[in-house]
Amino acid sequence: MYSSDEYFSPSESEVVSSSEADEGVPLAAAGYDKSDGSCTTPSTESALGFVSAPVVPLAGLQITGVEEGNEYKYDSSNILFAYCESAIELYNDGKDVLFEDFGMPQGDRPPASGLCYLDNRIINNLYRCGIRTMRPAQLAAFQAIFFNNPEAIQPSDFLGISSTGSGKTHAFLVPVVQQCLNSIEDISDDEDETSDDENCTSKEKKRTPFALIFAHSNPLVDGIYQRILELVKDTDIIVKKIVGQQDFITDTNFDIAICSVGRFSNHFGPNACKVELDLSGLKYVVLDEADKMAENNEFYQLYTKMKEESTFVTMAFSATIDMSIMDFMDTDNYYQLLYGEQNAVPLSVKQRFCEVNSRSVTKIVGFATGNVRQLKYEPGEKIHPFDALYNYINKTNDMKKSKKRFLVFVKRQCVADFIAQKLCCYGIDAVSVYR
Ligand SMILES: Nc1ncnc2c1ncn2[C@@H]1O[C@H](COP(=O)(O)OP(=O)(O)OP(=O)(O)O)[C@@H](O)[C@H]1O
Repeated sequence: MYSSDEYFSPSESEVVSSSEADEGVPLAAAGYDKSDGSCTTPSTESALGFVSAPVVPLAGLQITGVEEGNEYKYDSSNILFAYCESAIELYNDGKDVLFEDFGMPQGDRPPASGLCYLDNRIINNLYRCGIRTMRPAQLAAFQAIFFNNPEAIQPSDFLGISSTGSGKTHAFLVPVVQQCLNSIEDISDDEDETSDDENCTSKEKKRTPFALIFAHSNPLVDGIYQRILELVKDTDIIVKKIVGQQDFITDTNFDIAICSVGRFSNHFGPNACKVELDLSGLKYVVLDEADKMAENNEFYQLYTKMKEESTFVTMAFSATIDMSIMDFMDTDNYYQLLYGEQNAVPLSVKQRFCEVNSRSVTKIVGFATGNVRQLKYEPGEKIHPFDALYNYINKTNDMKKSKKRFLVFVKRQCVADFIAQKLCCYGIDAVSVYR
């Protein structure tokens, strides 16, 4: 009888997961010294509590070098965040940096770091989603957006290269939502002074898009949309989804839209055939999985046209480095974060490799008789892919003494159907999922 251990020997490549992979990490920021270009590492002894951080123009300066340490943590001295002239001490004696450290003062309770950037509604909404500690990509994006030099003509672009699952989505959603909140509340303050209509809430006032977030597939757009809805709860921010298989939008009265390229081009650019977007007030364009967006020629043309119509900051996020992303960065004025190992599977994902022969014949038999078993493989004979999968599932469930869930990715829909049906036949509950 075949034993699956033969095929998953200890010598196989395996990246061990860390139980800490989902937790935030203690962070520190280093200050960039304008005079000699050196970077100062903050002392962990210095006290928290900077009310405002002096900023220097850092055109063209890249932030690099967040090295991944053991167990998803990293040494703070490896961080070169170069936004501020003097160090912002966030290390806090090794304790995690919380979103509320960036909060606005609540009553007589000022935020620990003295950095009053985040509206308490946003912090509460994050809290409801179980998100409290900040992750490196998030802190870096915050610094880029919030600590930008107020005297600079144009705020800097931001390129965040950070491993899968490191929290890139909130790294752009939180600062963009906060900036949007500032913007609509500024507008409504101005209008309140001039308006006769006191009953008109800021929700009812006409808007033009403040931020557009692009993703390359409809499910990604949906995912981001769900997360932003959680984040804007209790605020007046209007969010739209501009995506295929949905109605065309009927007006441009919104603040933030999550867009797929095809449907967006129905509202903007040479193919516009529906309500045309007014992008004159656009302030942020975010590219999620920017490497994929960079492959899309249609998007590049739309982006170029957007640049002609408005002046906005581009934030691009990706887990992999691809030089074509640079087409979307203002290379004279951008910040870059590199965090974790690029172009690699995250530490929290275990990898096992098994050599298979898809031309061989399966040796799992007994469906008709109900006596399911596997016939013996000859030494050196490569296993059939279905047998490898079947064995792996059974072996894992036996080891864990419970039924685990597995995701199996294949290229074609018919293969997904076939594998799911076959697994069901052999007593493993399975469904095929596709669009
Ligand atoms: N600061 C945080 N604390 C705890 N959980 C967080 C934090 N930030 C994000 N998360 C959660 O971590 C998970 C992964 O985040 P997210 O999907 O944003 O990662 P990602 O870097 O965008 O991954 P991908 O490269 O796959 O798009 C999500 O469930 C998210 O809610």
